[in-house]
Amino acid sequence: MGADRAGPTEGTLAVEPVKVALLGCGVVGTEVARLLTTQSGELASRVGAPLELVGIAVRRLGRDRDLPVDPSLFTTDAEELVTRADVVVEVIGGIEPARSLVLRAFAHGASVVTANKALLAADGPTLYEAAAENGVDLYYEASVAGAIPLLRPLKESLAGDRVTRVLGIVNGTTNYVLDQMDTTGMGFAEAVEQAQALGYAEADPTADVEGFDAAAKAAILASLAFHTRVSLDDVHREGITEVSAADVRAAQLQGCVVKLLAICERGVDAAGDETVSVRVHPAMLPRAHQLAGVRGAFNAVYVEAESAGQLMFYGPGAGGQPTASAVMGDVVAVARHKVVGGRGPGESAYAQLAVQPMAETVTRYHVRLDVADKPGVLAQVAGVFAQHGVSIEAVQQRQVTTGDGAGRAVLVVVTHSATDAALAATVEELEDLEIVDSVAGVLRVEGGDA
Ligand SMILES: NC(=O)C1=CN([C@@H]2O[C@H](COP(=O)(O)OP(=O)(O)OC[C@H]3O[C@@H](n4cnc5c(N)ncnc54)[C@H](O)[C@@H]3O)[C@@H](O)[C@H]2O)C=CC1
Ligand SMILES: N[C@@H](CC=O)C(=O)O
Ligand code: NA
Repeated sequence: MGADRAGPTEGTLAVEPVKVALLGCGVVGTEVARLLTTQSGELASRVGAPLELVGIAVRRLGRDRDLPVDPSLFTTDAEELVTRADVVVEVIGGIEPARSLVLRAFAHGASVVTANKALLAADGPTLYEAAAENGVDLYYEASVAGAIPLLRPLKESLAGDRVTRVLGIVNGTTNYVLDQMDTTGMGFAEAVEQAQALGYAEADPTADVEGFDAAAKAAILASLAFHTRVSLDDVHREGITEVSAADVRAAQLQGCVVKLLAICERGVDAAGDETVSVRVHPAMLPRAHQLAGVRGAFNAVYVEAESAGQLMFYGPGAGGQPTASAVMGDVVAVARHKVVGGRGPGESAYAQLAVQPMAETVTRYHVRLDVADKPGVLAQVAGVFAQHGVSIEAVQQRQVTTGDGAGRAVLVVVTHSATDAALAATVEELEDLEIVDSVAGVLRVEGGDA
């Protein structure tokens, strides 16, 4: 970390400091505390007043934290701490006590900066309303795609445009795991352990690998993009725990890579009313697609808007330092409001579009079947797809050598666009066919048009 530099406008600073309380001193909190301390001169110049760190709430005192801060700032009494701050930075994570502490901070007139997507996706509207009632800010840039400036561009820069689609990789841990499986052949468990050690994973990595973290982020993105309240329960969620080494190899054979995608897009229901579709699931992407080249814990998000066209946001999506960068950007913004008055834009949920059921969502599929290798098999399988109105784009067959000498084969069917309901019904019927040993893998195929 570089030495602190005094800013150019130091002589014009407000005399009263803006008091900042930090809740949580883990992976992200440690880096926030470091930046608040080591960059205080420049931060003061940008805010127009000094930022005074008035306390750091931790679970246990007495740990050696290797931080250049006065040890007397550490406290286990977060409830008391939030009552004496102008700006509260919440990086504890989880729902409680984070939620109560944020509401308590608002009630005492403090603005809040949080990285907590789980809390925002679970109970965002309560928090936005409480912030508005108390005339304070709630900023959360770090909650989606770590360091990447994405939420403020959606909320402010694109406020005059009409966003039609947001498609991206928004979880660093799962991208790291899938990337390791693809490029080194590493096992799932070992890759998750590495992501934890690097500070990318949530306190409980289940939130990452089961897709909860990405789903929370998708809910936040869809809410902002479509001016509609979307909560975690509205998001169709599938994680990467079912993605096998065989799936990764099958994707490689197709010239594809498997990624966990968050997809938020406008649609239209049977009555012609506009809807939004919000989903998180693993999908095959052609290697030539820009998202396919996103490696390690990096994130990348496409935003498509009617006038702007296609925009791409790319950068570090996890880790202490990158996330602290986004937190600090918000701290400077809300602290400025404390100095000059006013608040930033609050929640915009005027559109209130209905959320489309996953069964109606349309995409392409890659279906891998273990079948008997004998005449008529292909026709029988194709017949089941046809019966459910799922049109086939390509079929590949590979013979498999078995110990018992029985003729078996792997059949790969790639479909044209079909609804999730039609594909599910097709798979169910395929599983009942005598000539099908198993439906070995089903992956959605995305990225034909981006
Ligand atoms: N690590 C990352 O890459 C990113 C994390 N985030 C979010 O940032 C938040 C923090 O994440 P991390 O720093 O990675 O987690 P962490 O688990 O490393 O840190 C959380 C800290 O809060 C402390 N804590 C828990 N309950 C407390 C309480 N009642 N009072 C005071 N301290 C308490 C824990 O002891 C721990 O040190 C979470 O909401 C997470 O989702 C967001 C973007 C990226
Ligand atoms: N656990 C998250 C951290 C950032 O939000 C991830 O892996 O992306
Ligand atoms: Na961000």
